[in-house]
Amino acid sequence: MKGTLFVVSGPSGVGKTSIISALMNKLENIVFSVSCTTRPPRPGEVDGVDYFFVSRDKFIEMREKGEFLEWAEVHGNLYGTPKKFVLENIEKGNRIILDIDVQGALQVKRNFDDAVFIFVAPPSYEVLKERLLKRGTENSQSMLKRLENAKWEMSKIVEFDYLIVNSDLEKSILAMKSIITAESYRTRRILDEALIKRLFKGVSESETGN
Ligand SMILES: Nc1nc2c(ncn2[C@@H]2O[C@H](COP(=O)(O)OP(=O)(O)O)[C@@H](O)[C@H]2O)c(=O)[nH]1
Ligand SMILES: Nc1ncnc2c1ncn2[C@@H]1O[C@H](COP(=O)(O)OP(=O)(O)O)[C@@H](O)[C@H]1O
Repeated sequence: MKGTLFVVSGPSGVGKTSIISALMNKLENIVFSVSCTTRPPRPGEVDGVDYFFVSRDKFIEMREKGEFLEWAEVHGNLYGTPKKFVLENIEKGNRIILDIDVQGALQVKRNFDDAVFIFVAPPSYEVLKERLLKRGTENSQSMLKRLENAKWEMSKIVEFDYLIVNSDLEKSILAMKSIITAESYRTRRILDEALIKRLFKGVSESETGN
């Protein structure tokens, strides 16, 4: 069975990282796709864990070599999903989580018709503002960019398969876990000739009427 791509998008500060990181040790066969970015690391962020922090020149070189599955410029920085990691994990049958912006999600949608798209929305614009302020990672210019971009991102919700309004963090974690779990029971993902034969092993043709 091939793996599945789960694409998680939503405005900056809505809680995507919080939800995803809480889930990573709650599910099996799940991996997080670490993106490359030209954004400088925030205090506490670790290279290779949160992101691969690269220079703009390096990013452009990688992009030209076709190393990204998708990429986008977000709030003035470049972000891209390393292609090799994702393709290898699809082959291994893993569930791969991508935390990427809406532009990137729409690119993935054009190339992976089997991927699952999840949008995380804030309960209100005011709450989003509060969360960004409280996180304390942005200066006022960067805050404004993020809030402005949020309006455009919210207008693309209809492109997504699932919508989680992140009011209560624990409930949102449970919602994301349920979505990921339910997707692995889809017949189109798991049903093939071999499975049908195995399920009906030992049943004679006369019993099935064939
Ligand atoms: N297209 C794309 N977007 C990404 C990628 N990695 C992260 N992002 C998005 O870039 C935006 C900014 O991320 P970040 O700088 O970590 O800020 P934060 O969202 O406020 O924590 C978010 O919407 C991320 O989902 C990527 O590989 N590709
Ligand atoms: N449901 C929630 N209620 C209150 N605060 C939250 C909730 N979800 C996340 N947060 C907080 O909001 C801030 C932004 O969350 P984060 O996960 O960094 O968002 P994103 O990855 O979408 O940018 C963090 O300080 C986080 O602790």
